[in-house]
Amino acid sequence: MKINILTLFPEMFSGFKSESIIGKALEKNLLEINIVNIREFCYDKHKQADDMPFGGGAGMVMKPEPLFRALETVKGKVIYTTPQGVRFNQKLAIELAQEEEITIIAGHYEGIDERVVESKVDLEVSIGDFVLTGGELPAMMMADCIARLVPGVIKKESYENDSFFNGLLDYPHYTRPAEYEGMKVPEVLLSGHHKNIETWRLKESLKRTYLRRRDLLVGRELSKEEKKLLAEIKRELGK
Ligand SMILES: NC(=O)c1ccc(NCc2cccc(O)c2)nc1
Repeated sequence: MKINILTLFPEMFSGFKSESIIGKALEKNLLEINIVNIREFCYDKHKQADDMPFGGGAGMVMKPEPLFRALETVKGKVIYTTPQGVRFNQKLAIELAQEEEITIIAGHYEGIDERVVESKVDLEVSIGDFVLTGGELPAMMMADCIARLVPGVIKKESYENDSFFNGLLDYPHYTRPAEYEGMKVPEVLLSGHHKNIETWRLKESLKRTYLRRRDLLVGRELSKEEKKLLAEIKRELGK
């Protein structure tokens, strides 16, 4: 899979591409992340990438020509990160991870000229209801979420217990030491009894989801075991 990211600030992506899981995946050629500097497509003397908005008002708008030119050099579904987009989530990430190539435009200022959106953008996507100084961090977040779904980038089993992969929030995690400052790790996790551990983890996932994100349970099919555990949870919570 290839992810192109069009940006005015390519240096913002150097750490993202060199460190940790994404860095290793790129070294292993499991995927490609191509950072395209929009500034290279500003052919005027001052390399102007933005200009004042027609109709007046504060802020600047990204000019169409450099974006159209930059888009000529890439392929795949074109995504534009903007507060005006559909909400990004794991389901959309899984869909986008099936694509051979995608291109993400990281907008700046007040956004990009609408003619680029109308004629070139396939999907406007928001990472949440808040405004950032630019679309680079949303682009990085989306690329990270999509990249980790590419086979080989992370170990398969850890993918399966992802929050949202099974529609529930993740269970609590512990590692050594077994006791720290008087705080002990739950006994069951030290028991080596895999069935009990699996049940404990499912119950914790259900409890967290029920308490923190009950909306995720609406419309989610519950297995017989999950129904039993949820009933136990409600009894224990006295709800
Ligand atoms: N919630 C988000 O995904 C998000 C995306 C971008 C962004 N800033 C750049 C920008 C881009 C376009 C219009 C605009 O008003 C601001 N801020 C937040």
